[in-house]
Amino acid sequence: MNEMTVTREQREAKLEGMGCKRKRVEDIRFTQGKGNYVDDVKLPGMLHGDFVRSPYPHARIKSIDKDKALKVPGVLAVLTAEDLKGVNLAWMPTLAGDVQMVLADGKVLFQNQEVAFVVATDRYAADDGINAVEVEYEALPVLIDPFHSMDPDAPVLREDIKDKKDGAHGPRKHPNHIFEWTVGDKDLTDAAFRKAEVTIKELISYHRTHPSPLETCQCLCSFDKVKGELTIWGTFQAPHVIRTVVALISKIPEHKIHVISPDIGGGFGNKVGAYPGYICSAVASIVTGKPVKWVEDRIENLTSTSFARDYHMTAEIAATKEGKVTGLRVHVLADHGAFDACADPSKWPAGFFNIVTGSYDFPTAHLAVDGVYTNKAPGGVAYRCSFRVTEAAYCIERAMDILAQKLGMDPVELRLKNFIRPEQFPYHSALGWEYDSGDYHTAMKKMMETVDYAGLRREQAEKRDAFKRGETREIMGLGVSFFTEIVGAGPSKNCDILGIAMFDSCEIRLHPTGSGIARMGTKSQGQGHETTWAQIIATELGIPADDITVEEGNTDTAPYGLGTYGSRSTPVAGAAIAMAARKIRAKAQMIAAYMLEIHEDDLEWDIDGFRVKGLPEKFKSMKDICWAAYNAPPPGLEPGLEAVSYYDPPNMTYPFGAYLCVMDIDVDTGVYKVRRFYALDDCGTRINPMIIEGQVHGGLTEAFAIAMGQEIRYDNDGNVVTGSFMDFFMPTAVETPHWETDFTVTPSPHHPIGAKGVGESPNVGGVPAFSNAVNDAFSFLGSTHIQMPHDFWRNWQAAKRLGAIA
Ligand code: PCD
Ligand SMILES: [Cu+]
Repeated sequence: MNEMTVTREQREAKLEGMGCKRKRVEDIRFTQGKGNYVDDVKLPGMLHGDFVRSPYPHARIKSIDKDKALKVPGVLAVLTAEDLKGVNLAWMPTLAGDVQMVLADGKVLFQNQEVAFVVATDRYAADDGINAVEVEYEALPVLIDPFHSMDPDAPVLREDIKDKKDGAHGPRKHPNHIFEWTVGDKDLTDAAFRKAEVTIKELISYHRTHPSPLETCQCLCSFDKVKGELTIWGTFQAPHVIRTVVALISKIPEHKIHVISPDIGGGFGNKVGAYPGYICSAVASIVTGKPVKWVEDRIENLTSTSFARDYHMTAEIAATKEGKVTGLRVHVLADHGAFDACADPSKWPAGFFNIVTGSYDFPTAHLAVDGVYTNKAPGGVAYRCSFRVTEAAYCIERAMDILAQKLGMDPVELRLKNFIRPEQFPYHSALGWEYDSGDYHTAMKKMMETVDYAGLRREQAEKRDAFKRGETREIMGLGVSFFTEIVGAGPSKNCDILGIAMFDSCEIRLHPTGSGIARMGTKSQGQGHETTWAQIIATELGIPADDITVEEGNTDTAPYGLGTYGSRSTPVAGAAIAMAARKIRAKAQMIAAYMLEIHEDDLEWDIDGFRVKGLPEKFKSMKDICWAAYNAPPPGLEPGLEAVSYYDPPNMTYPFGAYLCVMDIDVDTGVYKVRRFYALDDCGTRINPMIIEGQVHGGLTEAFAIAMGQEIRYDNDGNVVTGSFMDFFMPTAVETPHWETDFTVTPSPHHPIGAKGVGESPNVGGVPAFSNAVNDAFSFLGSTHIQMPHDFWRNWQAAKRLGAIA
């Protein structure tokens, strides 16, 4: 086809650039079972490692006897803390500035803690070896309730630091205290409360849960003695960070460490940190000279790798009688388990929890967070919520509902009254953030109109009357949630991991025939980066997305990046892609000018190439320019067309959304039905609307799981009672409600393509919507707050407590 017969729309459509519902290219291999996951990587002579784990949550280790295990056929080695001490690896640093045992050193601090690592020729032999290791324990008193962690007579958990007065984030008040973190103006906030006409105060707990990706955490380590090089295939959301950490703690030079994240079966924050399995496999490979694989099972994943939440938040709001908020005070008791292994940027011990003022214009606020140790597994990862943002959103969205209830106001009306107004952006929050952009009123009103909010409230009033008359046993709840997310960690001025600034990167190389490759510092775990990153390049460079390969996850070839979590890939790496592409386009313009024998400034970009201003027929496509770049570049200009960008974002991005959940609950059984769920998301410029919809569906499903039942629960003796999918709620298509999605577009003013993150938003907004629906349903019976998760049993208990059941 010649140029003239192809319309602009056709040229644009061919690119499948930004805004196109491009089908996910990675699904071609995934749907055919051709993905390549860690467990698919098999090396000759490969050994298998597995852990002896503690049945006790708190106990002293009197002795470990390996003799019988070493006699089990196939068992080659049994590693204990004593062995790791020889290479200075019995403990490892955590991302939060604490240290963590790799293998139990003298004592165990949580049930299923790693005690010894058995290496054998296959998994079965390793398992037999585990059973043959004899460990003698002496049980110690157990500390499970965080509210008792700082009691004068509480058992001291971390004897290694019991006399340390200062932790990584300042002074400690008790041997089981980790840090206190405060933000905001205390005096001004206290004054606001003294003057307040109306106040509310509630303990709002966000229970412990777990990301539980379908593929558990795993790795394969192979040490080449001759070259002195270590290669690690692993389920890493941040492969470069893992390489740096391994270099720092193993003393193997960083260029001799190769970290490869192949396909990953879901991450959700679970695969950000470093686990004992990685260290033990690496050591075992060095010791045996053979490749060693470690693959967690489900119980191990749920009970020992990083949990999420476990925040106990006491929220107070001060307001006027008319419902204008005047102050916010929040105290958080954060249960970190046995070690502070929170995966947050280094300077943020409670993540970005200070986004807790939410979408509202609080003139003043004060926040204090106390982190404490308990006999539970370490962790504290995002699980689809950036850093402690879901906790913050839940706290404020529940508290706003409680205030509305006290004022006798509709929760939507209260929110509309207190929203940050469009003209206030960029908005400086009382707790220190600068919100980049937002239009909350428009989003909320679109939600109200689409679902007929007023009609739903009328229906609810009728149902309540019918309930009181004894005509129905069903109660109806409307769960409103309006969240502001904070994603895109982050600007080097306040975000680093172990001292490495949280930029991200992209390297684009175009080939002579007009196709190319982009290599990234991010790592998709299912998000679809291979699809969407190519779309950004397609729009920026006029090359069809199908002609761009996207490669992630190999530290030898990818530019250094901080990885994928905290919905940071679009805000940070997405910007790096645009910036790298623009460098290429600038050079392409010089080449086009030379080809067209005209000054660069007389050219304009037009979809897929450069055109001479005012002379539309004089045009050079990017394809022509690519060829010329390798064939006849302008004199004095280097051949080739490639560029790299390391992008340090000037600010975070602040996506937001308006969600509504309509729920019916049968009081006699506690059984709930989600009748309707509407989710409006604003993530700025939308790269791939279909992927966004998929992200929202996934995030809402996880929010549903967490709010309605998913929990890591411990009994008083420290046993995990929800350690498998028999007890840990993992919704299937049967339980999962139908999702209605919608959007508005408020671009980020500082992002080169105006995009904000979206992957986490549905969890951040979804959890309060579900919980507010349950609480709203019960509110007319005199209840102000019912703790999550809202499973049938708890709903039934609430109904009983509130007198709905005789
Ligand atoms: N505006 C816009 C935004 C976005 N997008 C798209 O979407 C996605 C997402 O993004 P973002 O938001 O940026 O994010 P990222 O970074 O990429 O990722 C991350 C996230 O992601 C999510 N999602 C998902 N999916 C899947 N499938 N899988 C997984 O695993 C996951 N995970 C989850 C999580 S949890 Mo964390 O880690 O907790 O912190 S965080 C997170 C991608 O593809 C992109 O491109 C678009 O399109 N547009
Ligand atoms: Cu979080």
